[in-house]
Amino acid sequence: MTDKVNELVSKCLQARDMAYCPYSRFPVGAAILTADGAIITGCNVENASYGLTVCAERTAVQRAVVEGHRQFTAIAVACDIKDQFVGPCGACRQVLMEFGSDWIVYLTKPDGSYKETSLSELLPLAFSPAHLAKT
Ligand SMILES: O=c1ccn([C@H]2C[C@H](O)[C@@H](CO)O2)c(=O)[nH]1
Repeated sequence: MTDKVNELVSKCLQARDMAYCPYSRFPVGAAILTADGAIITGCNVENASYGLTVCAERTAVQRAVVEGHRQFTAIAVACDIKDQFVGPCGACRQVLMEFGSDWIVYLTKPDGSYKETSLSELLPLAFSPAHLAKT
């Protein structure tokens, strides 16, 4: 698993370098590990309207789904902040939750060091698809 985590972390940093962020100048990269071992990346893609900006994590999820993946193990995310580990925004946490609560999340610094956490820790008491089946 450590080799796979290193690959995931390195790919999320590479994806960050592809970010289209002329307005915020805040590049973000994400790399998703699928249950079958594939890695799908995403970066933030901004828009002049601002509100149509899509985060790196959601770009990666959408790409993964298009490529036929719906079962995920982990996601690594990185931005340019060097002195702290930065988590995904609330909207992205909810989008990840759509595909299960078992995600491992690697918060990655620019030097490749990372902190392991989980979606359950980042989004406690979450609303999830299972709730829709309970009414
Ligand atoms: O979890 C996050 C938080 C922010 N951003 C992007 C959106 C915007 O382009 C820039 C500044 O918010 O960072 C992400 O990609 N992921």
